[in-house]
Amino acid sequence: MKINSQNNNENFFSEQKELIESLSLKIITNLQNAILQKGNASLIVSGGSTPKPLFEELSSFDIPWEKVKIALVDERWIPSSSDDSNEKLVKNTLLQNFAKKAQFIPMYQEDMTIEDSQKTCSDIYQNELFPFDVIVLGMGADGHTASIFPNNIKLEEAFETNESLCVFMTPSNAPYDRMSLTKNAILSANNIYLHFEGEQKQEIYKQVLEGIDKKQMPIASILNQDKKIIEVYYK
Ligand SMILES: O=C(O)[C@H](O)[C@@H](O)[C@H](O)[C@H](O)COP(=O)(O)O
Repeated sequence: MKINSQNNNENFFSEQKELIESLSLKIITNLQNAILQKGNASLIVSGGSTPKPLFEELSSFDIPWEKVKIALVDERWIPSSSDDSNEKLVKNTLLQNFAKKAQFIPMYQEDMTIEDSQKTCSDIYQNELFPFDVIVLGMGADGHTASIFPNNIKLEEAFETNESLCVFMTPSNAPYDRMSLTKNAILSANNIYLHFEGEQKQEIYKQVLEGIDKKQMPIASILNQDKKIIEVYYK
């Protein structure tokens, strides 16, 4: 049984190159439209290994990047000099070429504990980036998205809270404490993309559409809802 799959636009590709070209064009069009309508745009992206080619492609478009603020969907609580930092990834691959002119809003605060940073994160995202124009999500092989991890003690807060745009979490099966946008913060975005690649993740996606419990695979809270259409780009 498929649950609410009418709310997802599926874009399947057999070649990564075509996926990246198509997805980057959509994102660039969203950013240009936001700039035309209100003079600025926000682009909020995920980390991990999948989005690198997408970031490189996006950076090659000649648009008024100085009017674009770029930030993260989630961050590992480690200094931005670390190779596992999402901030480092974005700076090295997206804030390059034409996109060098964009302004990056960090999620990681080096002088604060993650507990103390949750409210600061929420305030910064509210003041600097809201309303969110474009969010690009990834998905882990355990069904996590952003840094909303399965069967976590803070899962209910991540799913339910409207008081904070950010939530911190300690994953049981992945390294580092993480800061993440909440489910409701993600679903507030005007354009929401999910990008994943590989057969293992295709299998996860299938299980999610068949109705798996969102506590077991948190990406289900994004895909199986009737508030927003999710654009799914996968291969
Ligand atoms: O910081 C992170 O790890 C993420 O933002 C996370 O949600 C990511 O999107 C998935 O874990 C997929 O990661 P891969 O692309 O590396 O498989």
